[in-house]
Amino acid sequence: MTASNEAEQNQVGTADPAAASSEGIPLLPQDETPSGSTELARELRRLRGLVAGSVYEDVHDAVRTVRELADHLEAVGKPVRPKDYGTWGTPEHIGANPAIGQRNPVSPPLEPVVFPDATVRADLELGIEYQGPPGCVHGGIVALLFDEMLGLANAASKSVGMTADLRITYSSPTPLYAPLRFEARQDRVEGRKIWASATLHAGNTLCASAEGLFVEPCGIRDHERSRPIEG
Ligand SMILES: CCCCCCCCCCCC(=O)SCCNC(=O)CCNC(=O)[C@H](O)C(C)(C)COP(=O)(O)OP(=O)(O)OC[C@H]1O[C@@H](n2cnc3c(N)ncnc32)[C@H](O)[C@@H]1OP(=O)(O)O
Repeated sequence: MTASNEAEQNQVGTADPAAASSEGIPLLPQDETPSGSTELARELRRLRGLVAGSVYEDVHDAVRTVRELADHLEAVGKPVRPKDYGTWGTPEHIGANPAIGQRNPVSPPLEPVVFPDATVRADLELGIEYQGPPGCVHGGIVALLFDEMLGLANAASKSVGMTADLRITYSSPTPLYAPLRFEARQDRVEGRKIWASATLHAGNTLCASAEGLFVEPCGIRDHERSRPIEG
């Protein structure tokens, strides 16, 4: 495989929907043997849940340990800045994403798969660190994940755009610690305008649905159409 082919393989959203099985195929590069920042982010996700979901009598030692860890990471890390990406959809770019980024402890992360009709699906459970009302997922988190799923559905259909309008109908509370399923698809494209829609179910219960209008930026190049555009 040439370097450019390899780089292309690693792009986000380049999975071929026609090759998808009934289970779908991963839309994002999978880190099968987590290491480095991915592994670190996994442990930090555990910490987020523990800190958000518990009270502790004495955390002085924990604070010192975490502060020392943060000081260490700050000293040894090499920052990855947006101007260094060169293009959208590279692992460096996507890794920081708050919905799908494997090295971002804030992301659940979503692990979307794509089907032959270019529908994008993600199954997940959300814990206490995503809570809004007691026992329920925060509505803003639902909006974040919808925005990402709609963007991914556009990417699966080889078009990208900035979110211009995002409408969400919350039909039923979204439970924490329950299997959730997002499904998104691109509906139509007119010039630079792209419409996409999505649903969120907990079992057979429709929790929320979304409709988004995306606008393709002027001057986008053909080879960038299967890559993400994010704010
Ligand atoms: C590969 C892996 C993937 C991975 C995929 C990852 C997905 C990531 C998803 C996250 C996406 C984001 O968070 S994006 C970040 C959040 N969004 C933003 O920050 C966008 C901020 N807004 C803007 O930058 C701008 O307003 C734009 C780009 C949306 C539009 O500006 P523009 O390019 O100058 O276009 P403009 O001429 O105004 O409008 C073009 C047409 O769209 C219509 N239009 C524009 N805005 C609206 C609107 N809000 N509601 C209705 N219609 C609108 C206009 O009427 C016009 O229609 P007509 O006259 O032609 O009929």
